[in-house]
Amino acid sequence: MIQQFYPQVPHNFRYELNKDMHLAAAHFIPDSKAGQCQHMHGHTYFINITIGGDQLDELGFLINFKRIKEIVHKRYDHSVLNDHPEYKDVYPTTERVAEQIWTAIQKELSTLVHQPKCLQVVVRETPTSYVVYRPKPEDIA
Ligand SMILES: Nc1nc2c(c(=O)[nH]1)N=C([C@H](O)[C@H](O)COP(=O)(O)OP(=O)(O)OP(=O)(O)O)CN2
Ligand SMILES: [Zn+2]
Repeated sequence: MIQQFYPQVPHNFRYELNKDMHLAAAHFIPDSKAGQCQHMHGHTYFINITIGGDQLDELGFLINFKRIKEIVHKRYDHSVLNDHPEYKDVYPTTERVAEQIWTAIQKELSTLVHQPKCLQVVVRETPTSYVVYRPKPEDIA
């Protein structure tokens, strides 16, 4: 059972899919203002991804749950987030991690004819800290 609190995202889509996953990754925020976080350390990230849509594919899926996990987990599990090219110019803060996950998922959804949308990404970095990323309407128009 993944420990998670689920913020609701308002929408009018007929279907809403949620995928939970967790992954282990290390990171550091290389700025003295980040205090202890400037040193490499690890987290078990708990992630929830919300996808909405009005139409399903031929299997009756908005998107296969397994594909969502593949996009995120395969890329980041047991890695150092700072080593990924998307964090070359920005630090892998929880906010940026949530944003990058949204970008990767929405890129995949945009290739599907029935056009589901990624409505929300929740990333919990510690038992007491998490971020919710939601696109602006124009990002999923
Ligand atoms: N806005 C952000 N603030 C901080 C981030 C972040 O990504 N966005 N990250 C960190 C550190 O990486 C740290 O791992 C997490 O910090 P924090 O939640 O403060 O960790 P604690 O377990 O010490 O929390 P307590 O509630 O005090 O036990 C820091 N800030
Ligand atoms: Zn951290």
